[in-house]
Amino acid sequence: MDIIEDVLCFGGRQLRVKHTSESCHCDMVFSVFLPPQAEQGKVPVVWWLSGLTCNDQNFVTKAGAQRVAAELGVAIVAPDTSPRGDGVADDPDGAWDFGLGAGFYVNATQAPYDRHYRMYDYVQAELPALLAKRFPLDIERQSIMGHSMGGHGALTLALRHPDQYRSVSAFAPICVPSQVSWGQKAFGGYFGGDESLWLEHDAVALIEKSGFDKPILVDQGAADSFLQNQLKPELLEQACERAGVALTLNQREGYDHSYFFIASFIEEHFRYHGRFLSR
Ligand SMILES: N[C@@H](CCC(=O)N[C@@H](CS)C(=O)NCC(=O)O)C(=O)O
Repeated sequence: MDIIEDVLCFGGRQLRVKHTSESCHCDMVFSVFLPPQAEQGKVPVVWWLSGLTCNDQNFVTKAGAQRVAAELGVAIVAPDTSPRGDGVADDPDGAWDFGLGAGFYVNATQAPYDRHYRMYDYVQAELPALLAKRFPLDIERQSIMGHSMGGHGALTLALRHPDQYRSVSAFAPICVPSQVSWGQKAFGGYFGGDESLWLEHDAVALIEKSGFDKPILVDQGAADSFLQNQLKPELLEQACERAGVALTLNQREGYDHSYFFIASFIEEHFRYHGRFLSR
């Protein structure tokens, strides 16, 4: 494991780390922000899962979350969005919505993606274990959030591991991947035609099947160009209503899909998670 960047930020350390991933069978880079409180003892962790085309840096450089994380004393871990490197299969046409930068936080079962595209295991199991060993993090206190494809990742991981994550939130999540073209392309490529696997990674299907005993916080820009075709928060809202899940869906007039939207509301999400993460 190599620390390839170490920069002071709001009294904490913004690190970039390169390591060889056992899950993904390749070198991976992730970012971790350690708040000043990490000098004194272990701090809780908020996971940030990014969207299509991102790597570990988009959130770190654009969301402006370090100030509130430093105040609250929480670490932020931002993984990459896919495996990378020579020999990692990409979309056959080099498209931006599948393959590199678009791992969808699943373990692929279909060749040629099944060897490296194991982002689910990487985020849910491998990284927490590595982080607990190498950094002053209290891995018993984790919360998870993400954007777009990463919002899908955050919701599905939290729904499938309710004991691992104390709270979950999302910005503009892909709520029903099995019913929209981004998700259908990804799941078709990573899982093939086995629809039962698709539904295990679909937030709405998971809520319909098993409910959820925690609240969910979602912010959605009303001027997001992907809102109607790819994100469909209204289906999440209906599923939560039917299942009795406490969803707070903040519709933000005029905001788009970008990090300008995320930066505008990130503090609220951190304060929300902070309440679940304080002892
Ligand atoms: N690929 C399209 C859109 C991709 C996109 O909007 N990606 C979102 C996540 S779904 C993102 O966070 N992009 C990186 C950024 O804004 O820093 C483009 O680049 O125009």
